[in-house]
Amino acid sequence: MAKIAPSLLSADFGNLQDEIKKIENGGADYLHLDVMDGIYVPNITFGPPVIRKLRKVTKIPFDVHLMIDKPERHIKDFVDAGADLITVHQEATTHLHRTIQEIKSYGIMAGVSLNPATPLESIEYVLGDLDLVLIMTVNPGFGGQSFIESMKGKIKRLRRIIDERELNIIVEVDGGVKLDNAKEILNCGADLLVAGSDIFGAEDIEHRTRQFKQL
Ligand SMILES: O=C(CO)[C@@H](O)[C@H](O)COP(=O)(O)O
Ligand SMILES: [Co+2]
Repeated sequence: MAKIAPSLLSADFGNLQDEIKKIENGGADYLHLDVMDGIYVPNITFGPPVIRKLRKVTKIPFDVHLMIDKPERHIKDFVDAGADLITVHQEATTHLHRTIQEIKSYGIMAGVSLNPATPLESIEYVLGDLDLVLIMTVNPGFGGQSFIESMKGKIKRLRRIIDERELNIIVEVDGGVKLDNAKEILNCGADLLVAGSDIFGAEDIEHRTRQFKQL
């Protein structure tokens, strides 16, 4: 069964509690929280205070995707706010190994995300330390962009490496994932799909979440 993490970025920000209830009822596995700082990516979203408030209204695990420069400055703040999984960008932190160890020291899951142009080789020596690798299939910063087709090969290669090394790592795919391309992405080796606009833009958010779960 597909695992699904709806991205709150495309939700109605004036009605977050209701929006989260809908994806919970639809059987979502995680809530994907896109944190953007206007520096690492051009857009600005929200930070720990909003996540801390959301933590009080839902039990769904929080998948926090940090698109911020030097994320090591803020890991503890996001842990305290209620993150269950923190993913940092390989491109945003100089001492990636140290940042991963810090996340893990708080007893939560650690992930690393790669932009479309960043090779898998860049995380070769930290793979064994990771719980999750997030393959970006759009350039980060905005919801509603088109899936970059050449990323399918990257997902397949990552799956092969994980299987060959017998690692226990979740392959998450983020950007341009829709109901009509989701099956193909799962067949490439993805375990966990992020979908923002296709879920929160749907007429019936709960039903659309369930459709993803049934893939
Ligand atoms: O991290 C990001 C964008 O930077 C994503 O999580 C998007 O929010 C996904 O949105 P859709 O492409 O599914 O609309
Ligand atoms: Co994201």
